[in-house]
Amino acid sequence: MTELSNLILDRIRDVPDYPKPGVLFKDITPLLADPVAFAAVTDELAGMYEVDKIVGIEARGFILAAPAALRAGAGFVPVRKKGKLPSETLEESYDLEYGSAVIEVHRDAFVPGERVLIVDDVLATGGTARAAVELVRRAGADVVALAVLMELAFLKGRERLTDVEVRSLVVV
Ligand SMILES: O=P(O)(O)OC[C@H]1O[C@H](OP(=O)(O)OP(=O)(O)O)[C@H](O)[C@@H]1O
Ligand SMILES: Nc1ncnc2[nH]cnc12
Repeated sequence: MTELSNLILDRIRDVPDYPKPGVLFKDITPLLADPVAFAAVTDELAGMYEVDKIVGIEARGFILAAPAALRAGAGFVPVRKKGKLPSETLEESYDLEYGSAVIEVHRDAFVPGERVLIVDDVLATGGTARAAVELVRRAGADVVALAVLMELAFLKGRERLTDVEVRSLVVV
């Protein structure tokens, strides 16, 4: 176990039965409130790959992806829940651990072939990440990897992402 993974595990709070009975919610707000932990995580994400753009998935993905993009000297691209992006979009529907949703990206968010890292906080069932990978590819970019702060291995999200490099800072 590395120092960074110990720090992350120490700063993520388990909240039982949120947002639904039976879900153990991984709350990253204690980590975000600690400037040392927050900087360590965003530095780690920023240093993983040479990319043109870092994509963040609304909403918690934004919090990690935007500072990582700045630190990496990459552009930031938001993947948003349906209805929030103002220009022409591509969309994907998906199921996640506790519901279902539709996400979108601007059609012109990438120059064709741009190298992209997708960032989110939690990989659970992989529904969200799968949809984000599809969207970014449909928009013409090259998905170099998906990086998450925490992977919930028992939900087997990785099995839906066998065609993508997946990096998790911690696996539980
Ligand atoms: O692997 P999955 O089962 O798809 O779940 C993972 C997703 O669920 C959470 O997002 P949520 O939709 O709750 O949005 P939020 O970031 O706005 O809280 C989390 O931030 C991931 O995006
Ligand atoms: N258990 C969980 N905790 C936090 N975010 C999640 N997204 C999907 N499942 C989650």
